[in-house]
Amino acid sequence: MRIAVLGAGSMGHGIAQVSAMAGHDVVLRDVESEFVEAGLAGIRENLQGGVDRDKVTETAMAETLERIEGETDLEAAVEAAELVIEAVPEDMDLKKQVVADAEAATDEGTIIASNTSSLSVTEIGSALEQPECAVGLHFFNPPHLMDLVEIVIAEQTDERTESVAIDYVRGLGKEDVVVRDTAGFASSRLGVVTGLEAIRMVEEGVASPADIDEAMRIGYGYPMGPLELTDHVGLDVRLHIAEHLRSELGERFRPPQTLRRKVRAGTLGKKTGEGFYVWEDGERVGMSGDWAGNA
Ligand SMILES: NC(=O)c1ccc[n+]([C@@H]2O[C@H](COP(=O)([O-])OP(=O)(O)OC[C@H]3O[C@@H](n4cnc5c(N)ncnc54)[C@H](O)[C@@H]3O)[C@@H](O)[C@H]2O)c1
Repeated sequence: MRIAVLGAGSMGHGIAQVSAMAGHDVVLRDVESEFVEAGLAGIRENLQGGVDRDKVTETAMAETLERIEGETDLEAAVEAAELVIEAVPEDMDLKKQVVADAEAATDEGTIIASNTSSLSVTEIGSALEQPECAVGLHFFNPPHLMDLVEIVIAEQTDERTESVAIDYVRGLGKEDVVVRDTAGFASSRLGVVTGLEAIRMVEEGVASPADIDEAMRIGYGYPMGPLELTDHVGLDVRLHIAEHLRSELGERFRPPQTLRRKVRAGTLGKKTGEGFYVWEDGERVGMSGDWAGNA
């Protein structure tokens, strides 16, 4: 299939990579050539990492890179595409504009997918002349390592679009779950609940962040505890999502005061060196606040 990926940032370049690895011809489009180049460099780096770890052969790397073209011109990027996947910043007006412009430059029937993590795919699709071709493809970060893709079915998505989306995701060798277009889909909604409750438990002094995380890691088989994950995602990002879910789904998503306080203080997690843990050179070296000094 010919696929256009719009936005060459964190997600877009990864989506382009996994698509090309599955044998699709991919055009990766961004607004400036330096962003396109950065995306292509990211793909080369990911593939080289795979080669170094014996996960990807030199031949597969070369063939994958051959299937990906960089582009800044929208019309050239989406021309003849059967599937367009937008991965531009999380802004409703921008996404509506991007999908409408893409649709106008493609053939009738081209599937237009959004990688939004929280916005309504139904609303994004409302910007299309053929909203039945809209679908959500919620990849996880980083796309080349994460196995799950949520397929988000908007109010207008038709059966053909759904089945193309499912075939595409399975063809990537990923696992799909099909969810209705509701706030937080399946994964964020449950993930955020656990994260917020873990923060409330720290506030109430139930246990230290490390012990709460260990309980979920060892007791429930989570690959990473909810507080450590919050530090990875970014406390500001978590707060923003919680506020969105609260407005859509109710008070059970009310962000705890500790989360607001830490965001105001600029302790945003791993990226700033401190969240619920203290981080040095990307490694967890201790806990924050009242628990400081404990590993
Ligand atoms: N980062 C994550 O962990 C993650 C996970 C799942 C889903 N998402 C979703 O993926 C989308 C992209 O997120 P990201 O983290 O990759 O963002 P990012 O900021 O890393 O990349 C966005 C890219 O889009 C480009 N862009 C802006 N306007 C454009 C246009 N009109 N046409 C083409 N490109 C344009 C920007 O220049 C930038 O390179 C968002 O909707 C986000 O919610 C992100």
